[in-house]
Amino acid sequence: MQIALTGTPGTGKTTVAHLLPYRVIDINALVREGLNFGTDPKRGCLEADMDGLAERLVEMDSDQISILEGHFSHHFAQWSIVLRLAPRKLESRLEERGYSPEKIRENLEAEALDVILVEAVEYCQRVDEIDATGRTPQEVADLVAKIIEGKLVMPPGQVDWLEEFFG
Ligand SMILES: Nc1ncnc2c1ncn2[C@@H]1O[C@H](COP(=O)(O)OP(=O)(O)OP(=O)(O)O)[C@@H](O)[C@H]1O
Repeated sequence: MQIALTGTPGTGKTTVAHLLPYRVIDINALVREGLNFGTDPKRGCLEADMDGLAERLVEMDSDQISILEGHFSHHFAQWSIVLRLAPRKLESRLEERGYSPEKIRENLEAEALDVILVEAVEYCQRVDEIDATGRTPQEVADLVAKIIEGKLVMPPGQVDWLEEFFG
């Protein structure tokens, strides 16, 4: 069984995934290792081979729980857990990474407008949403673990960044 841990870049997916007692499948690593069509000239990043990824993930699936980690992992799972982060926090994390102002703006807008959450709701049968703002990675991982163990449900609709971002 594969469960997606998704969210806008910088929300903490990689950090949290590796605190969980499950196998982690890094979708971006699969793309870098060959499941791509080369660099997209407009975006300057690798264009993922979505069909190839879907096939590879079916091959990798088993009865054991695996976490699909990456900002488009929700395309490949029936169940997604979406990490959210207040845009002001996300901005400082992306600045620390040295992202360009355009790339920061694009990601902040996507977070403010719930882009990944909305996609996850569209693609997946079940979606949980965790606001990671003000929580340590371990606190977020504990919530993810409780959700996966069936002890907690965190339905979408808990955050609204519109006022903070556009207000
Ligand atoms: N809950 C948290 N509190 C404070 N810092 C955090 C938290 N979660 C992650 N970070 C830090 O934020 C940065 C981004 O985290 P991480 O790389 O896990 O994000 P990501 O969502 O996997 O990003 P990407 O999609 O680009 O891989 C890292 O420096 C990490 O240490």
